[in-house]
Amino acid sequence: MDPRFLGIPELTDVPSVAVVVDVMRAYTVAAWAFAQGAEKIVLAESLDDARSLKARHPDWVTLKDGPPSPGFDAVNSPALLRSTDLTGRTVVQKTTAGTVGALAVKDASLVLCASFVVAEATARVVRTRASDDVTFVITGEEGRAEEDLACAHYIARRITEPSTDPTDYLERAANSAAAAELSQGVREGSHPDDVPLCLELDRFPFAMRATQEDTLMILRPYT
Ligand SMILES: O=C(O)[C@H](CS(=O)(=O)O)OP(=O)(O)O
Ligand SMILES: [Mg+2]
Repeated sequence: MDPRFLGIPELTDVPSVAVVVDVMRAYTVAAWAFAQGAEKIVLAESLDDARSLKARHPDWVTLKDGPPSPGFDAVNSPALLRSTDLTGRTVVQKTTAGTVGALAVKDASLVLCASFVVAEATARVVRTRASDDVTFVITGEEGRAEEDLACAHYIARRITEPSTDPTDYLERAANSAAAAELSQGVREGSHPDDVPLCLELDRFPFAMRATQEDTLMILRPYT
């Protein structure tokens, strides 16, 4: 396997297998939503799309990054979401980086959304697929977000070397600009436990696969 690591602006072709990485915080939050019972997550194209989905489906749970906002039920924080019962619910998620990255590769034959909390499960799916054409989408900072690069490098290595030591990769993420912003409360809609929760390696046993269903991009747990 010869993986590519590309930022969203660098995606010029349709990858075969795409692993979309957002450690802080979209795909840590998504994993927590499934752990809290959510049935599926709609990855919304825009804030307006999220609001109109909510208008058509009042029981759906809308979630966005940034501060609490009218029309949205939750913020993009794993710590704030972990006590919410989402049993059987549909979540609509719109964030600055993570959801945009998945929508940018929606025509790939396999789209996995990943973070450290689902690292081994994600690596296992790609390993089983045995594809040479694997593109990691580094969603943050136009492909330069250190927490996303560290997680992508770790998953890529773990695909072929399951016993890879995670220590250095987790340390890179812990020292990233995003971790500093979250720890210092610079990012609105956050909680002091967000960074530790984003660094919990293999917290969950499932991967997360996004597929197109009708006109929507839907994320579901995948094993
Ligand atoms: O909610 C987050 O941490 C970020 C916000 S931003 O990219 O720093 O503006 O969104 P995400 O898409 O989860 O990276
Ligand atoms: Mg991010």
